[in-house]
Amino acid sequence: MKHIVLIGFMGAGKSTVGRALAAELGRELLDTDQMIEEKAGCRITEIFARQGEPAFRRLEEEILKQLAEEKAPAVISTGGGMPVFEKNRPALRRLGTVVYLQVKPETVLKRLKGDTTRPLLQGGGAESRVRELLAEREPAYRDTAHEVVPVDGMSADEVVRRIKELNNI
Ligand SMILES: Nc1ncnc2c1ncn2[C@@H]1O[C@H](COP(=O)(O)OP(=O)(O)O)[C@@H](O)[C@H]1O
Ligand SMILES: O=C(O)C1=C[C@@H](OP(=O)(O)O)[C@@H](O)[C@H](O)C1
Ligand SMILES: [Mg+2]
Repeated sequence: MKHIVLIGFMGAGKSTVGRALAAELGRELLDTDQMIEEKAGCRITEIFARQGEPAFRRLEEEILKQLAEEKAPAVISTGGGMPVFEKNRPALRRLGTVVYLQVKPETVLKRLKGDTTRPLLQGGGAESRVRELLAEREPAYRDTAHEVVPVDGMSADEVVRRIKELNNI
């Protein structure tokens, strides 16, 4: 059992790259945000609005437990906050090879301009929020990752190629 697990900040391309990588490898894509939406029967924005972020984090923890039962090697795209809780980090690493898609704040802002699906970046002051949150989370991402792939200026296909190269697949 060796999943490939993608971690990193919002907008790093975890979902997009995960989809492409899974298709290329003929594996299933498991996107934790999608799994949470299916389980909760509503969108992530609604979970944040109605129940708050702590409830969302509890759902993430449950999904992580569920993922530990997955037998067939898959590609797993996580939500950007998954490694923030320290106890999630070893659990993520046990799933397989953890690849940190590292992105600069400028790239995040460019990619997520006008996006309404990420509750943590709504309202004013998105620019400073992205910079602060990214700086705050960087140690957690590094602490969790087996491999780091800087993705700025790369297409999703280039990122897929880089991940395959790094893992000899
Ligand atoms: N390598 C890339 N180059 C340009 N745009 C990208 C790239 N990867 C993702 N995107 C775009 O950035 C946005 C966020 O991507 P997404 O895969 O949802 O990121 P994440 O899951 O890490 O939050 C989407 O609009 C997606 O099409
Ligand atoms: O960084 C975060 O805390 C979050 C990232 C989102 O996923 P993406 O990283 O796929 O955008 C989603 O899980 C939720 O909005 C919270
Ligand atoms: Mg995503």
